[in-house]
Amino acid sequence: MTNETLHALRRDINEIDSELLILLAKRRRIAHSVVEYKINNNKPIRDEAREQALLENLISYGKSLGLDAYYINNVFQRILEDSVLHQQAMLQQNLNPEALGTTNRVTYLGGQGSYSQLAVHKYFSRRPGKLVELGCSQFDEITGAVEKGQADFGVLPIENTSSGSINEVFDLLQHAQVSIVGEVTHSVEHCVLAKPGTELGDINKLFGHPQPFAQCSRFIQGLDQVQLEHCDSTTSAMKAALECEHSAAIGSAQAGKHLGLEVLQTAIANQSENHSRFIVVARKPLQVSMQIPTKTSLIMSTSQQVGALADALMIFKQREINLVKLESRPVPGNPWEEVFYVDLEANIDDPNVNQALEELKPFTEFIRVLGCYQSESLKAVTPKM
Ligand SMILES: C=C(O[C@@H]1C=C(C(=O)O)C=C[C@H]1O)C(=O)O
Repeated sequence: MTNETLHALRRDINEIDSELLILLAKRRRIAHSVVEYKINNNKPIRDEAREQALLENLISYGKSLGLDAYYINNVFQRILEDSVLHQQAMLQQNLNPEALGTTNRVTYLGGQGSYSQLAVHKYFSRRPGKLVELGCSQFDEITGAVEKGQADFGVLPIENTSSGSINEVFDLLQHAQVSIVGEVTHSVEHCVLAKPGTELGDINKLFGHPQPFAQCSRFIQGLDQVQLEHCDSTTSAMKAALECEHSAAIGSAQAGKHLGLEVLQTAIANQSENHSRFIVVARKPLQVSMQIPTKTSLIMSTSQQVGALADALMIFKQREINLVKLESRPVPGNPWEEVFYVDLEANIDDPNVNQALEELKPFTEFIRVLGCYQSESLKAVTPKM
C-alpha cells in the first residue's frame, strides 16, 4: 500500500467519525424533545423496557453486520447513559429554574487537570450556563466559599472505589452550612508523570495528594528508595515534579500533558476499576423531580441504648427504602460518640420517606438532612446477547 492510499483511507475514517458525531448530537437533541412528553405525562425519564428492547434490536442487527454483541452493548450503554443523564438534568433545571444561573461559579480542589476539575467539567457539561472555575487548595475553603456566597457550587470528592470514604469531607459536612444538590462519578486513572527525559528508575521523590497515594499503595510499595511528598492536590504535586530533579508525581495523563509532563507509567491504582464519587454542594437545597432516580443523604446520632442503630435502620426496611451507604465518624470533642452518615435511594418529597424520617426521631438524638439530589449512578439494563 502506498502512502497516498493510507492518507485516503484515513480521510475516509475521519469523515465517518465526523458523521458519527453529527448523528450523536442529533440523537441527543431528539432525546431532549422526549423530555417534554415525559414532563406533561408525568412519566419517569428512564424507560428500562425501551432500553432493553433497543439494545437487543441493535445487537441483533449489529451481528448481521459482523459486529460483536459485547462491542455494540458497550458503545450503546454509553450513549444511553449520556441520554438519560442529560434528560434528567434538563428536567431538574425545568423544576428549579433558578438552580443554575447564566454564570456558575464553581469551586473545587486543585487547578488545571486535577481530578476534581475533571469531575466539575463532567457535571456542568450537562447543564446550561457559563462555568467560572475557582480552584482551591483545601476542602474547607470549598465549603467556606459556598457559605460566603463567593461560589455558587462546590465540588468535593466523597468516596473512592479503592480507598473508600474521604473522612475529611464527611467531617466537614457535619458543620458546613451547605446542601448537597448533586453527585457525579468519575473514573480516576492514575499515572506516574515526570519532566521529559526522566526514567522511572531515576526518581527518588514522588509527589502526590494523600488520596492517590492510598489508591496506589501497592505500586508505591514496589518502589525502591523513593521518598513520598504530600501535596494539597494533584495539580500542586505535578507542579512540584516539574521543578524538582529526579522526581515524579501521581496524576492524570490529561493533566500531565497540559503541564508538559511525560507519562512514565499508567494504570498504577490498586484496582483497575478506580472511580471516585464527588458531591456538588450549594447554599440552598433543590427540589428533585419524582420522575428521576434520587438520593437523600442525612446525618444522625442515635441514642446510647442497646440496638438503637438497628432500630433506626429497621424503619428504612419496613418502609422499603433502600439504604446505599452507611458510614460512621467520631464527633469531634466527644470521644467514642459516633455520628452516622446515611445515603438512601429516596426522594425527600415522597410522603413515605417523610414518614420514615418522623419515625426515626425517637431513636435519634439528632438528625439533619444534608441534601436530596439526582442520582447519577445508573444501573445499566442487561440485554440478552
Ligand atoms: C429517549 C428516551 O429516554 C431514555 C433514553 C433512551 C434513549 O436514549 O434511547 C431510551 C429510553 C429512556 O430510558 C425515551 O424514552 O425514548
